[in-house]
Amino acid sequence: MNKQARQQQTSINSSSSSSYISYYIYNNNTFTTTTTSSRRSSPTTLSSDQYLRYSKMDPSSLSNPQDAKVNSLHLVLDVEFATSRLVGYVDVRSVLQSDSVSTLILDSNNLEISKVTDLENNPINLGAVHSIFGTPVEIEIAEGQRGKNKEFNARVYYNTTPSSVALQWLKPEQTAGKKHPYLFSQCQAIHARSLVPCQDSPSNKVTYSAQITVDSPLTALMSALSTGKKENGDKTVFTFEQDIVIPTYLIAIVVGNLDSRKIGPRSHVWSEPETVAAGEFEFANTEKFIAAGESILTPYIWKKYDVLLLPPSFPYGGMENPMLTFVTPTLIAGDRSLENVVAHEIAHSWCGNLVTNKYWSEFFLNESFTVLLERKIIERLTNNEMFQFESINGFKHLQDDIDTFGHDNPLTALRPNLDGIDPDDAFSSVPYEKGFNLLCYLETLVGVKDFEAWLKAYITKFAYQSITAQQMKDFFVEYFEQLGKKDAIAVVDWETWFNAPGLPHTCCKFESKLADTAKELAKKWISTKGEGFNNDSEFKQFNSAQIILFLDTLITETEKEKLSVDVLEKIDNLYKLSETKNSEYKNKWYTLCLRHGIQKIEPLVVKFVTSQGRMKFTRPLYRELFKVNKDLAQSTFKTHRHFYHSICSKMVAKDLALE
Ligand SMILES: CC/C=C\C/C=C\C[C@@H](O)/C=C/C=C/C=C\[C@@H](O)CCCC(=O)O
Ligand SMILES: [Zn+2]
Repeated sequence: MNKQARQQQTSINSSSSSSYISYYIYNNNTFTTTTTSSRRSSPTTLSSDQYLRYSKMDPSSLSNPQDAKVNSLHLVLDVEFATSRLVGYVDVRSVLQSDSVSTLILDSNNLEISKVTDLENNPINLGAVHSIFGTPVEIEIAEGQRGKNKEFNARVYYNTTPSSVALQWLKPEQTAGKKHPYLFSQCQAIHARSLVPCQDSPSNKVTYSAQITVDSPLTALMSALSTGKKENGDKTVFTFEQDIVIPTYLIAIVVGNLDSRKIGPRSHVWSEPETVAAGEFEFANTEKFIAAGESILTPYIWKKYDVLLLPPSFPYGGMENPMLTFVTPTLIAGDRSLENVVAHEIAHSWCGNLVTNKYWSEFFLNESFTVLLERKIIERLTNNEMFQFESINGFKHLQDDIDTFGHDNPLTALRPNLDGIDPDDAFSSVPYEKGFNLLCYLETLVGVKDFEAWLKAYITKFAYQSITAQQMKDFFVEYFEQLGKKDAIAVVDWETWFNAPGLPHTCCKFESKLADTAKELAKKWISTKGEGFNNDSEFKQFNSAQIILFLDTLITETEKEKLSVDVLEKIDNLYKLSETKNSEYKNKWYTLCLRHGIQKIEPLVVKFVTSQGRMKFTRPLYRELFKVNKDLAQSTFKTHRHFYHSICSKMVAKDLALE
């Protein structure tokens, strides 16, 4: 046997408690497998010492871009609906950062890795499993291949497993068309490692390309340009190219029976044929949003901006996957009233996708700038009133989340310590809204004109990079000192803004007459107990932000002194809230009713939380239901848990004390 023929590679069944290693022996162009339990000395669980050793740069990753920096990935994968697996390999190209580097470490989670090859026949060693961060894949670099600035390339053969968190596999009956299966991914924050072995840290940016084989007539799309489509028997092979560097959490894939409609010069909406017309109508303002973003910041660099309208279990409102934003169907209100989510995802084209948080603990760098730009885009297309109003509603959301987490909870700081913490557990509106308040505060200190010039300079300076909050702060201070505004910005207490838990210590004042009107109507209902209300004349003039604030005000203002069932029924009779199709109104109305013990709302709540899996709605509503009817909440979730994306079912299970 020559050297290549003796090639032995390992595969660890990491999901099994009694791990085994399969040795693949290459002979006569085939691989045979032998299994042993004696060759694996590493423990099955990563100790905290080992975790610290692996995660020394980024606490959310066990990989080592500081030693061997991965620059590109090439994925070659077959999409196997029958086994709910992606099967194939990834070519990983890295550059060694010093002479002493002897290992390339990738993140993986719930993957089965069968072998690693390179020209030098290097061995692979899978590390122990960490329950949150997965299994480090250590690839030894042969002595002859070591050396600063040398390229090191490896091919990792692997398959995903049904436990790969990034992926949700839908059966035909779970789709709108009921005929074809469907697959989609959600990689943010740390789930790309369950789709492909990679350095899954936002500190490291890569380009990627892919060749994806699917059953005909299904279509595959990725967060990349489509570069080809070839029929091959009963299969279709799609190729993709993303040549702009991105963090791995922006790798995305969808496979399904997909149709598209053009909605702008650089945009299509994609979805199952049954829903594409609704998407075409709802997201018709896409180009206006992109153009407004360009007028505020810099030219849009991502060549195209498509929107994918997903099946209802998609766990978020939207996900800013480059070139192909993923959105929930709960945005389909029929009147474009929830289109600000598209403006938000477009804003990520600059904030997050171009300038990226280096660590998840500084997620506010992505989200606060995005919320600010989203609101500036809406402002440019409407008026300042809408900017103010959305900021008021956002602050309410922040108050609710801080109440839920607890005002002293360290996770309510803008820069929480995420060592050993699952980013999904830390997720809240804090990075969005508290971060937005910081930026608004900074804007009031220096003035809108200069602040917007700084925003443009910030994006230009840090484009294509991953940065820290310290870099953002330093650039702000340096920029405004040079502009002669040293005194104006000297008052900023950065330490408190960044690290103190709870609500912002300095609050911006947002004012809107429309908001006042909505609050007044709610307060009038409370003070009069519904006396004198005979029609919906005031309510029917409200825009969606007003309806949300009206309901929010009823919720907060009746915390101590509840309304009677009769008053709530009168509100419902006049405003038809139980009949609404708008997901945001449902969320608020159902919360209000559950908090008032209106039992007849429970079937509607159950219907809503089992017909869509957007965590913004499912998590709080399950929690509310749990408070009033624990059995119903738990049994509903148990019956429907496989409907949800696994990120959502993981979080709801925790919320309902089922873990
Ligand atoms: C402070 C650090 C907290 C978290 C770290 C980062 C990511 C958290 C992870 O759970 C992923 C989040 C993905 C979010 C995607 C889209 C959101 O903007 C949607 C917001 C809610 C909604 O509208 O449904
Ligand atoms: Zn966002």
